[in-house]
Amino acid sequence: MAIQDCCSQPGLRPFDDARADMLGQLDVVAAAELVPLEQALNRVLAEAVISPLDVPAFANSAMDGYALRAEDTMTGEKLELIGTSLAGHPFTGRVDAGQCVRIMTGAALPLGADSVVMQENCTSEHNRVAITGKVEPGQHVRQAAEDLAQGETVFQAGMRINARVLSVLASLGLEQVNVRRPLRVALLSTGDELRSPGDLLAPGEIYDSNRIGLAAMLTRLGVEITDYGIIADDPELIRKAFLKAAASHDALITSGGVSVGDADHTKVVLEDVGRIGFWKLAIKPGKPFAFGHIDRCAFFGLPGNPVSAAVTFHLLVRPALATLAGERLAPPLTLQATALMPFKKSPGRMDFQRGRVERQADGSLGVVPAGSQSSAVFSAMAEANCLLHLEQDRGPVETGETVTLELIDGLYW
Ligand SMILES: Nc1nc2c(c(=O)[nH]1)N[C@H]1C(S)=C(S)[C@@H](COP(=O)(O)OP(=O)(O)OC[C@H]3O[C@@H](n4cnc5c(N)ncnc54)[C@H](O)[C@@H]3O)O[C@H]1N2
Ligand code: MOO
Repeated sequence: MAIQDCCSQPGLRPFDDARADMLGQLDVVAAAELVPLEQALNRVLAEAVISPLDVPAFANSAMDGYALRAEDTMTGEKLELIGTSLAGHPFTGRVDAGQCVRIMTGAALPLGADSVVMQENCTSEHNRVAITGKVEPGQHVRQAAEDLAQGETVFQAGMRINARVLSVLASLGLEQVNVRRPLRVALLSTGDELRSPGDLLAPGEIYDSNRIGLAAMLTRLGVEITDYGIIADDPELIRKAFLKAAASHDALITSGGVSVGDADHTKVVLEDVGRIGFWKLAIKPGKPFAFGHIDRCAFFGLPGNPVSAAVTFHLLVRPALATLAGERLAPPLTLQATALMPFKKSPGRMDFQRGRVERQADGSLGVVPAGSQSSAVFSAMAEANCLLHLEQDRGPVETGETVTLELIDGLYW
């Protein structure tokens, strides 16, 4: 019989169920605003973008060479060169039978021409051009609207604007774009033991590493952060900080104090000043994660253990912020890999172990643990390039088994 996870308890909420419940309790809160394209990076589209024009707006050449009628090349006769079409300076005449026009990449295809021959396949002398080889009608021509057609929906509302999206918006000639305002997120750490990097540590104290890591992830997500620093393990101070932050933010993210210790006040204060959506999930790391609201402000109580804080941010806070921001977030792309070493696992909680996945000599993907799986050992998190998704009820992973994972390299963390 499989050994039950020592730290799980009956009644812990399964991950998928809790996540869906949480997202169901959240609405879009970020209002729409028009911003210049230069300020639109990382913002979320508030409405669909419909193309105001054809891209490209005119048929043009994909090569430097000669524009001509494909049928005129069947006989092998030389063609009469009648002009030049440069990018930005179209040839204004017409290509008739037996004629051609010198053309550069991006230049408009002259009227009458239907194809382009690259100059490497042509010889030109005294305004007579000889073509070698066969010419297919339409070759090396970029047709009008080949990329996007006027009236076409280019992006749906909810798209996050990255550098690629930004370039497409610019190709449509848009000067401004209708986006959601950035979310306002308050961040704080709780714990008497916490000091800021640079401070001297007294016995029993540690550096606050969660807040700077969480702030970095939030920055990459384009939110406006208010940093409330470190709050001592004093219910009254925590209460005041929660109420102050909740009054002017869309979301409040805390770390620490959500478990059941004598100095764990976060969840108790949340119950007092707001309402709890849920607390305690069947996940590892991150079991005591708390979700709720203080008035209209969404509340995310991350566990203090650094790995638990980072992983629950990714699994739960990231999709929640997407909902608040009106962003359509695709589920993480998961891959299958072969375990090259055993992974310890007890039934009871879904386990997001930190791994390093690499391409093997035979082309397959192999994964090993990225180091200690303790939720207090963050250095392994920094080594990891993937999170394994190990099902709640399964036991250990043997070498050679296929496991599911998601890549974390290149994300906001
Ligand atoms: N009797 C039980 N004890 C614990 C349980 C349980 O179910 N029953 N759950 C364990 C699990 S799982 C976790 S995760 C932790 C979470 O505890 P808290 O959220 O209450 O966090 P703290 O006790 O405040 O801190 C835990 C750990 O993390 C360090 N920490 C806290 N904040 C920071 C920070 N900002 N930067 C770096 N490190 C931080 C803190 O010093 C502690 O070592 O509870 C277990 N206990
Ligand atoms: O198992 Mo706790 O959930 O993150 O250390």
